[in-house]
Amino acid sequence: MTRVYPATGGGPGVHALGPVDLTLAQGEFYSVVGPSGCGKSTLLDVLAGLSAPTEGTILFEGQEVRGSVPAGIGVVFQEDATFSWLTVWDNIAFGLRRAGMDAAEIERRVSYALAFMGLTDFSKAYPSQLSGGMRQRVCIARTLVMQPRLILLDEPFGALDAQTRLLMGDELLRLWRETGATVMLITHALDEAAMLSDRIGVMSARPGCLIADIETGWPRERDSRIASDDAFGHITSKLWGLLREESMKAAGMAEKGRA
Ligand SMILES: Nc1ncnc2c1ncn2[C@@H]1O[C@H](COP(=O)(O)OP(=O)(O)OP(=O)(O)O)[C@@H](O)[C@H]1O
Repeated sequence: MTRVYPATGGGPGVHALGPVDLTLAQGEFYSVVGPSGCGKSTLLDVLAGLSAPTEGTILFEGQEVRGSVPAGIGVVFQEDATFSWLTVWDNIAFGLRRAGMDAAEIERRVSYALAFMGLTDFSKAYPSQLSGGMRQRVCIARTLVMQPRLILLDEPFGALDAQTRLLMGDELLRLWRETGATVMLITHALDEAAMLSDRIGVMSARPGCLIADIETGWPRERDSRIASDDAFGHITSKLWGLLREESMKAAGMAEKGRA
């Protein structure tokens, strides 16, 4: 599949992505790393149905993804996507209400998600009363209540401090294990990818193509403490070995762009 953003104002189009050929195994934790601007978010948008591929087709459970996010796929973005005028409870219930679910089932699912994400005591709070990490937990809870079978996350912890990122990584692993969902994480943090994933796709500089596929070999039961394992260092240095040149290419393109 490829994605070319059409030209605006007479300039050339932007070939952002591909060709990319990617299959996710059911229940795996897959991460994508790549240099700045290589097309990682574009890949996620195309897979989610938020942006149409220029060439090729996206299939989710055998059905073509086209024009909208299919039921069964949940998306979490980096930016704080909470609704500031709604309480935590109402934020999490938002999608369920819109889907017309009955009140008892909404109550059940929201209560579960609040407890799962450690937010029960904050159910009546507004986003402005929460830390950045807690707001991102609200966003994950809002996705969780929809019971997605595929969760796509675009730099979900990018705005958080280093320790909160580690804890959120553990939360994400727990969610992945307990729901059995397939997870695809876009991240620029090589250690995050190495710590969380079963498999890591490495992208080239734009137009982003997958240039390597690395299996971490981690057990399903794991958490951020795996970073002290010898294999962790091997994986991160392998990733950087693959990415260094691509990152330099991407930086060089940025230099030219500024000239
Ligand atoms: N709507 C758009 N129209 C035109 N070009 C776009 C659009 N969205 C993204 N691009 C361009 O496509 C390329 C890939 O962008 P994308 O955001 O997918 O990269 P990324 O790897 O996620 O970047 P970052 O590492 O900065 O998060 C970039 O050159 C970007 O400027």
